[in-house]
Amino acid sequence: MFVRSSRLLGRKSSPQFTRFSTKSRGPSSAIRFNSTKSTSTPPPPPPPPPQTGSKGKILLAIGALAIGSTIAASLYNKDSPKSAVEPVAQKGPAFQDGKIKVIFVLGGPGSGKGTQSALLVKEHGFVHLSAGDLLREEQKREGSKYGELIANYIKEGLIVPQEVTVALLEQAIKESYAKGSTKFLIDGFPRKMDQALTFENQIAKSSFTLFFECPEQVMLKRLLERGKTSGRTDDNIESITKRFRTFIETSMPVVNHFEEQGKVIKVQCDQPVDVVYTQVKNALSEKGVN
Ligand SMILES: Nc1ncnc2c1ncn2[C@@H]1O[C@H](COP(=O)(O)OP(=O)(O)OP(=O)(O)O)[C@@H](O)[C@H]1O
Ligand SMILES: O=c1ccn([C@@H]2O[C@H](COP(=O)(O)O)[C@@H](O)[C@H]2O)c(=O)[nH]1
Repeated sequence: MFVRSSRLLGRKSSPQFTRFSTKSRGPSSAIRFNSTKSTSTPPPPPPPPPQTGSKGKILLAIGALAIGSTIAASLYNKDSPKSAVEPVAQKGPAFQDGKIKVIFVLGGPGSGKGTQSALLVKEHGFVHLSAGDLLREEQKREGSKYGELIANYIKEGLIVPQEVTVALLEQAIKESYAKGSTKFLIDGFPRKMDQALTFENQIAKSSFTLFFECPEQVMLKRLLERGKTSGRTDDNIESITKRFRTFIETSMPVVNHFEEQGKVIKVQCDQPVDVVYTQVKNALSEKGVN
């Protein structure tokens, strides 16, 4: 099963998260959660788009804080006992004791994460959740409070504030779990240390990370080729350069963090798709995933 998109994070007209639905490659489904009427002050305005320069960085930081408090307020409204995600003094991740298996798939932009994940879905029955796809879907969703923000972060090759991405992933995982799925490939996430820590504290510990190593020149060539038809706003040389930089500066520390825990399997990706896939399958089988 491949879940590409999730609707979440409320509508422009409502400060509350009242409606959630998920589209999948299979029959589409919509899940309605309990609606909560807001009695509290309206949330802060949407954060400003990313900008360069120190003023831009300050605005970005304020934006990230604002988005965090907006989402936290929506999710953890004490007056709403029926809120979609209950306010919990959580003692550990929502999914403990191996209830679900989570494999992170990391690698530079264009290293082939999506391609290999799609193959694994076919043969191993994983649910494939691409954080980038979830964000793009939320960006396009009519009425999304965060559409503009997501669009700007993606074009700038920056990491969207974790609250948005973790909430999208959590919702998608819960929806799939409710339908009986327990094996998840989380593609392109976590891209930043805060995401890694929040996900593992709040949702589930990862079993391990598949890390796709690929020379930048190879990734660049692939992305420029993909850009001819993808319609992605970040498959152009300007955005790709920024994405490479973010990958090195912000995402590699996550890989290093899991490597220190002995939880990274490296795959060399500068090879034909089927050769890479053989490596991936061997790696999984070494970890007892068949
Ligand atoms: N082993 C490979 N050899 C040649 N081309 C490949 C290989 N793997 C993927 N590609 C192509 O490279 C492009 C990028 O692949 P893919 O979308 O899987 O990468 P990704 O890591 O998911 O990228 P992003 O993070 O930007 O979404 C696609 O057009 C894909 O068809
Ligand atoms: O956890 C995440 C994952 C992705 N993003 C943003 O999306 C784009 C595209 O991601 P792909 O995985 O290449 O589809 C990425 O450059 C980030 O801007 C994110 O913010 N957080």
